[in-house]
Amino acid sequence: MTDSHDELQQVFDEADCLCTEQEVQAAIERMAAAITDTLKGRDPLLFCVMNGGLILTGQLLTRLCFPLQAEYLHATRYRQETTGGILEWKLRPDVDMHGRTVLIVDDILDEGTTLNAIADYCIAQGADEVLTAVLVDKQHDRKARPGLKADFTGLDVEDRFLFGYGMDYKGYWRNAPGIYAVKGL
Ligand SMILES: O=P(O)(O)OC[C@H]1O[C@H](OP(=O)(O)OP(=O)(O)O)[C@H](O)[C@@H]1O
Ligand code: HPA
Repeated sequence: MTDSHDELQQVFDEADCLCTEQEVQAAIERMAAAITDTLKGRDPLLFCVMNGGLILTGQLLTRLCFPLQAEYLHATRYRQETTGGILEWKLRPDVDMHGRTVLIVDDILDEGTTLNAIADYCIAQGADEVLTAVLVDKQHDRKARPGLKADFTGLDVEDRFLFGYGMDYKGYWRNAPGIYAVKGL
């Protein structure tokens, strides 16, 4: 059942702010500089992973001042839940990836199942190389592969259920202007 407006407001009011908007903005600046260093001159094809990757992608794009193509794809495995299930492709990209350097941009690397599956798909579609960028890497030992990391990470964050800057709690609060942890989760 959908939580009421008051319950959703209470989730925000009671949440712990783990990273302020300023901290997130500084992290995005650092990511943009690192991505520019690595990918400038390589004509990359960037994919925003909808829905969570929307805000990071938008805020990165205008800081990446070199020729690139930006597209999107949609894969989901949490839906309205706080634990992940089977990855469902809602929209596979319809772009020729042969020989391209691909950059996948998402909000969070949690267990890493989503990014792994997307990277595998891009390689199977002929991409030469796939790099990944996430705003948040959740710190725990449940990664799909031990030691799994994105190529570009904004912030390491503790093992709580997060929302804000693209991450949702039951479909809400992607718009929260910082990184928050739900009380008790
Ligand atoms: O590393 P993992 O454990 O695979 O989790 C990370 C994925 O989970 C979230 O997506 P979700 O399935 O919630 O869809 P959404 O982007 O629409 O929120 C998030 O945006 C990542 O894509
Ligand atoms: O902590 C999280 N919050 C929101 N979405 C997520 N998808 C994976 N982990 C999370």
